[in-house]
Amino acid sequence: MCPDSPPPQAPDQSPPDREVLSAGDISRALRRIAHEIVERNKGAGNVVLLGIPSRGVELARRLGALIADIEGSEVPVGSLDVTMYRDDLRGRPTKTPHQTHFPSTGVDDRVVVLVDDVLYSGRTVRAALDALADYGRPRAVRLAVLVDRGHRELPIRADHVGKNLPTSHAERVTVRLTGYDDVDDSVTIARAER
Ligand SMILES: O=P(O)(O)OC[C@H]1O[C@H](OP(=O)(O)OP(=O)(O)O)[C@H](O)[C@@H]1O
Ligand SMILES: O=c1cc[nH]c(=O)[nH]1
Repeated sequence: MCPDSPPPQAPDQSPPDREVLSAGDISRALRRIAHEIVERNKGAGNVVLLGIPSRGVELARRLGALIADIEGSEVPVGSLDVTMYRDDLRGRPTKTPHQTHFPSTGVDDRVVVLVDDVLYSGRTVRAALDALADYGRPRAVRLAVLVDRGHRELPIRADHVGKNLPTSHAERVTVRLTGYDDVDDSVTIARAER
């Protein structure tokens, strides 16, 4: 072997990402959740959708469009950044806060549906509840997620779930959404990097 040539690379042993939801699965799950929200609230007249950045915002926008299709009228959609309300700020890499945008209806006396892509420990949702309390007093707060992967650390559950996905702590669920990621929609699962 030439003394200057690089050492041979060990073959990559990590298992590939496994797709657990295709674009079609995601679209069907969101349509079902939109119908659930309308049914549960006997319409959507009082509903406000708030997406949790980052991908929850795109999901809330899609749910808003689906509900508008079903009901024939617009649903207020906004975003709620939770960065500064987290209880694990010190243990996480610093993140730039996203925008919070509230629809002009506000949230007082409304049914707020928080929307996120993945529900795991529940700490993001806890932070969202704290953040929301700074903006008003909804009549009720509900939670819609595309994937519930279990392993809750707090007494939080979702009202609307696209897919319950049994996972181990050693795995990472990745949601990709056209409109945010510039690739086709998918949910994949892989071993988390250590
Ligand atoms: O229930 P939890 O344990 O809080 O985990 C769920 C959260 O984790 C992910 O966000 P992440 O912080 O990775 O940021 P991202 O939305 O920018 O991907 C995901 O989008 C959820 O918001
Ligand atoms: O697997 C996980 C855990 C937290 N957040 C995600 O988006 N995926």
